[in-house]
Amino acid sequence: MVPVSVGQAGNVSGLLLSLILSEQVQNRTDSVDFGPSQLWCHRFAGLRSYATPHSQFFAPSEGIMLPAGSYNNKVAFITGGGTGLGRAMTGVLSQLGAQCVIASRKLEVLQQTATEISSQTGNKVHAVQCDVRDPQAVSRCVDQMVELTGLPDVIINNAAGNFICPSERLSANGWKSITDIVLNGTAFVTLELGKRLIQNQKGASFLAITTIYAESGSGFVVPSASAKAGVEALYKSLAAEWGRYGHRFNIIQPGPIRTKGAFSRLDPTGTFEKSMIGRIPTGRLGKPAELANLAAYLSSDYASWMSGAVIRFDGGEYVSMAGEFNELRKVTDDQWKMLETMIRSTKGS
Ligand SMILES: CCC/C=C/C=C/C(=O)SCCNC(=O)CCNC(=O)[C@H](O)C(C)(C)COP(=O)(O)OP(=O)(O)OC[C@H]1O[C@@H](n2cnc3c(N)ncnc32)[C@H](O)[C@@H]1OP(=O)(O)O
Ligand SMILES: NC(=O)C1=CN([C@@H]2O[C@H](COP(=O)(O)OP(=O)(O)OC[C@H]3O[C@@H](n4cnc5c(N)ncnc54)[C@H](OP(=O)(O)O)[C@@H]3O)[C@@H](O)[C@H]2O)C=CC1
Repeated sequence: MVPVSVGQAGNVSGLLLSLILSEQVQNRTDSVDFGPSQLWCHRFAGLRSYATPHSQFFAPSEGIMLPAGSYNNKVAFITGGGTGLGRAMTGVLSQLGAQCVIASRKLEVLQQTATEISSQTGNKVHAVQCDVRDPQAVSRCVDQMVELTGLPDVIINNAAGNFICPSERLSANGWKSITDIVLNGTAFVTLELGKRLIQNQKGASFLAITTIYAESGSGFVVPSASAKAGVEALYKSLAAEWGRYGHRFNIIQPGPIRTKGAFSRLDPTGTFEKSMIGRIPTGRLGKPAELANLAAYLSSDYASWMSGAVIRFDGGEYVSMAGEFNELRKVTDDQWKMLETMIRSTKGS
């Protein structure tokens, strides 16, 4: 495990070469020092994972946070619950006593997740096929859920689609495919369930999973940024309008958390991960279990006074990217001495 420095290719034209080079180095080393930024790449059973030394201060706690039974007699509906973060949230809610209904397009994936989670927790997880882009399919899915469990207490709008793409390469259908899943899908699920809950005089907690760039916008994921911003406007608006019916609406904006669905579409070569981690003050990616604990809290009765909240959950990445002078983290002590001398020696303006 000898550290190998590979941080030399500094110019844009060297990008491809450095991609290939870092791939080759990663293929033959266990631990790679990326030079001044002090990023480390570990290989565990073929999985690549970077972290900074200071991430030791921010070790994740992945155990379940809420008391056992916090979700007894509750029903939770989670879109995209078969994979990634949706699966992690379903696992935690189920472990806490909820009966869960997970919905997405791929029934086999849902069924496998449902079987695995319910065999671990002893609580029922139901799999319902549903393409959230189709309002009639959403309505049929809710009919099915009513038969299985009754109306839910907790709704988590987590399903999404995304891919990196320069906007000049984006087709109208590419735009539509993302915005239909993210914005229209969330709206169809929320309106269908909201109306039925209101008719039945039953309150519920709605949670939407957006992302940090819903606030800032971001190039190269423009349909996703636009749709997630729309979801946030939808949820903040309904928090104001539907409190009178017993509904709460909250939002989590996650930063990068490794899932196959996200990383295969946003970082297909695996190269951007190290620059992401380099700008995260806590020095590591988030963990699905950490996000799931936050979602479980926000959707629980412990958070009954919480509505209209937007929780950024990103290890500090957003503020780190935003501050004009944050790059000065890279300045060494000796360089600071020099800079301070220069500044102090300035006379007048
Ligand atoms: C790091 C911190 C911030 C992270 C934020 C993360 C946010 C996320 O949302 S991650 C979630 C990622 N998960 C997924 O995307 C899962 C679901 N995704 C999919 O199913 C697909 O990727 C897709 C969204 C494309 C939908 O699949 P579908 O089968 O319905 O669509 P297609 O027929 O394949 O494509 C529809 C049109 O989009 C064009 N397209 C697809 N991929 C690309 C691409 N990589 N680049 C450019 N265009 C693409 C495709 O060509 C179709 O358009 P057209 O050819 O004009 O018909
Ligand atoms: N991982 C990360 O770093 C981050 C993730 N997020 C957000 O977290 C959420 C989960 O993402 P993640 O777990 O990483 O990725 P996944 O790809 O694993 O999750 C996306 C889920 O959405 C479902 N889905 C996609 N299209 C539809 C559709 N038309 N109808 C119903 N379900 C659909 C997919 O299931 P199926 O294919 O079966 O339909 C899949 O289960 C998303 O909202 C994403 O934007 C936000 C910031 C960072």
